[in-house]
Amino acid sequence: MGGNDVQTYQKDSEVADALASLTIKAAEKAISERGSFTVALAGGSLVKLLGGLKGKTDVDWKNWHVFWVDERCVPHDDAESNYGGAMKALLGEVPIPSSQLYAIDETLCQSNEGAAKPCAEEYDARLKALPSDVLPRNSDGLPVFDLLLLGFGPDGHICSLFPEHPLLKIASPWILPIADSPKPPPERITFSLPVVNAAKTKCFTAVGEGKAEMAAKIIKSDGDDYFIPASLVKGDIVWLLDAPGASRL
Ligand SMILES: O=C(O)[C@H](O)[C@@H](O)[C@H](O)[C@H](O)COP(=O)(O)O
Repeated sequence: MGGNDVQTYQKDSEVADALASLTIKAAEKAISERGSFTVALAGGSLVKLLGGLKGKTDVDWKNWHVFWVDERCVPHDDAESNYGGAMKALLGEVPIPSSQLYAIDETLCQSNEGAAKPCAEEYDARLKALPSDVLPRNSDGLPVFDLLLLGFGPDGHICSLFPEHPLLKIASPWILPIADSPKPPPERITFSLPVVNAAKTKCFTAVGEGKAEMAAKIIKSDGDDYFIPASLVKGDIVWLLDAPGASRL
């Protein structure tokens, strides 16, 4: 299987609702199959859409495990922290055990400079120590996350994998440091491209006119374009767009 399932909605609130339904459905399936659900989140504008999951009842939150596809190497209370943003938008208000929210080790990030390498090594080791009923591996030894909730930049970057960056070609370890991110802050950690592609389902959201042009390019792209990292994502991909985000399709 594989390919794009492109869903267009009128408003951003409907995209948030669709994101919530898709996530809850993926969670129910994973929990019924192996007792846990793994979801990894991007930062940026995706975070606001997570609010669609707030107040949902009948969700087995205690078996959710939440990761970040990329993170800026800053303390959790920094306005740039993806973990901090997700806590405010959703995670602070749902009963997922705190031990199942896999934030970076903020003690390694008191200064952004020099933080990416130790931070990536620590996160990589923590993920690799998880048992396979929580985080299964595929035949290549890569982790198989149930769901990635991804954003993309106007240049087509995903996670902290930027156009033509050498990190795009690095397969190991799972978690990579980047010290020269063109989007600030410069030091971050990111899932590798093979880890992204090993996930069961990848969901992209595109809300607002600003996303329209690149969303159309990514969806229509049929090849391995290292100028557009999002075009390198393969497998089962769900697109959730609002009307302005879909205006160039
Ligand atoms: O931490 C980050 O910077 C993100 O994870 C990043 O990859 C984000 O998803 C895109 O930059 C899109 O961000 P926007 O949706 O805010 O443009």
